[in-house]
Amino acid sequence: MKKKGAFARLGTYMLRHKLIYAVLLLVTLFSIVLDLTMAWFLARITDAAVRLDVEAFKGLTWFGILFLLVTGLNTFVSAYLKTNVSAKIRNELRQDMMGHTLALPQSYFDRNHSGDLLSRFTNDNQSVGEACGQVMLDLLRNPLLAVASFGYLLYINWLLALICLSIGPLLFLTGKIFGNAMRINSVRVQESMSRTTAFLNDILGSSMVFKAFSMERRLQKQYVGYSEDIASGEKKKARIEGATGAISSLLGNLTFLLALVIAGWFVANGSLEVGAMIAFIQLMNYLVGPFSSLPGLVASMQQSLGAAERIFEVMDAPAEVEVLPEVQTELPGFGELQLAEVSFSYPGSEKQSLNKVSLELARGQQMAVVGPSGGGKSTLFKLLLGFYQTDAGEVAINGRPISRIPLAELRSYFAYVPQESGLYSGSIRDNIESGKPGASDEEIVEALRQANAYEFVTELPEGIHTDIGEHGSRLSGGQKQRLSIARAMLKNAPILLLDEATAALDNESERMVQQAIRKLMKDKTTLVIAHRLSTIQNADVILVMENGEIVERGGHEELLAAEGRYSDLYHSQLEREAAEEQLTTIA
Ligand SMILES: Nc1ncnc2c1ncn2[C@@H]1O[C@H](COP(=O)(O)OP(=O)(O)OP(=O)(O)O)[C@@H](O)[C@H]1O
Repeated sequence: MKKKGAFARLGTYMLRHKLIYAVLLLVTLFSIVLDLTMAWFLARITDAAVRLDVEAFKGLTWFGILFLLVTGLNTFVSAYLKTNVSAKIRNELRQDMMGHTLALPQSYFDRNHSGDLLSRFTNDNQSVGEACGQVMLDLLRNPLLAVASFGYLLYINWLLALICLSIGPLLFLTGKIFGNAMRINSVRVQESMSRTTAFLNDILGSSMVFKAFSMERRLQKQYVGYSEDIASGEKKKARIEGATGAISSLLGNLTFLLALVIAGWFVANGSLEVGAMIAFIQLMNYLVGPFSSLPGLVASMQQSLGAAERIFEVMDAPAEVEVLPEVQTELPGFGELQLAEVSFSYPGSEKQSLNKVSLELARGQQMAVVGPSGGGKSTLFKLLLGFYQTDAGEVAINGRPISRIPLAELRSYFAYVPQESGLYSGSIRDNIESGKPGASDEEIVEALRQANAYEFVTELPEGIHTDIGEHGSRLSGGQKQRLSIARAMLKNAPILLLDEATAALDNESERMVQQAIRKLMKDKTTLVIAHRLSTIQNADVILVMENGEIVERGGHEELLAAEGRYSDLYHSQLEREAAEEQLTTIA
């Protein structure tokens, strides 16, 4: 998308506030009138003083007081409306971006770093807000003020005005050179900030890992690199701004002296009044200012449009749903789930993660999927939940291909218990309630009881209202798993997708979790990814997946008797568990 496109898109947001912009336009034009009035006032009051005209001086003093009040009021309205409109637009952009981000498919999140997205929500949003307020109005005001001042200068003394104007191009050139440098540098700073946000997002979310692996020094060194990069960009910014300021002020002072000398000469030979000379000097300031600040403002605008592009890039990424799905309160009826010759590769990957997978899961059946890591077990779940589309073959529920089932309806068939418990900051109640929005306290408590979680919840200081921290960091692994099970219990969907956690729990915790899982699975159609083969011996069907294919299927006894892949996996796991038990006993 070109910057022009970004500008037009921003324009649609600005148009929603046309009334504020109309008032801002009036206020801005009025501020120019006030500036010119200031020059006129200085001329009049100086002339009154030179002529010792006390009456005129008194009148002008009252005018000056009124003028100051009006100017103050105008400045207040202008500043308030600029900040206000920019905050409104930033707020709308944030909300639209969030709405779209939530509708993006899983493949988008696979491709893009969450830290980069975060930076678009924060840094870029801030930068766009500036463009819609202060920067845009200054871009309008400055040239208008320069033209109006030049008109007034011409009116006072055309020859003097033309002489002074000759310095304008020099000022403009200086501004342009520094403006370009400023723009290039600010893009660099913005990129460094985005990289740093992504890095922080990664490490601050995994404090236990960096502590356990003693990564602190390495991370500190890495962060120092990122931080130095931002600091060096900001140092360069200070140098450029310093140089721009110095040269602008040098040229400004030069213009002032030039105006003073030439206007003084005109006063000396009687062709200009002293008051007009004072007005002239004031107007010169109004003319010089815009020339030097304009390129800097254009650079800021370009930078903000770059930020707008990054925001619209997210909003233009194809979404998987047009409207965010409503939670279906009525549970759908379920007969059977069928996969016919399903093949799938992740977007951008050459490797086939699923290869001609076929299976049938009937109502009330319990199916377990086992197999080595990377075999395709989780991928199977992701396709069922509609996170990705199949490349070939078909997934159907009750004979209906899932590609034709609306996403909200499709997801209402499943209660999902992920390997990582998938809890978020907030209270236990908030987390469990996501299983059934609007659930009563009694329903929440019942789900917690069923999931063997109620006891530990009552021991927490605020019961179900206790905040569990980021991703449930204030709870133990087993407690988190039981809350995740309670959430699925409350959803009570017809098919349970259970990705058994690999993390080892102590015996008591393991027993509680297993008990909760058994209750959850009771009378349900279930598809379980099992890592501990001891837990699935009663499953109706066990599938063994390897390299994206189902290499074996059957009941536990049947597969053991076949002495194939399942039997190997089973015996090697028994040996491992026996060895672990021995180690524990010795310890
Ligand atoms: N988002 C992704 N993009 C590209 N390839 C992926 C992605 N997720 C998984 N894969 C690949 O797909 C294959 C199957 O992965 P999958 O996660 O389904 O295995 P799994 O059987 O669930 O493994 P585990 O038991 O370790 O969880 C692997 O080769 C993996 O590298």
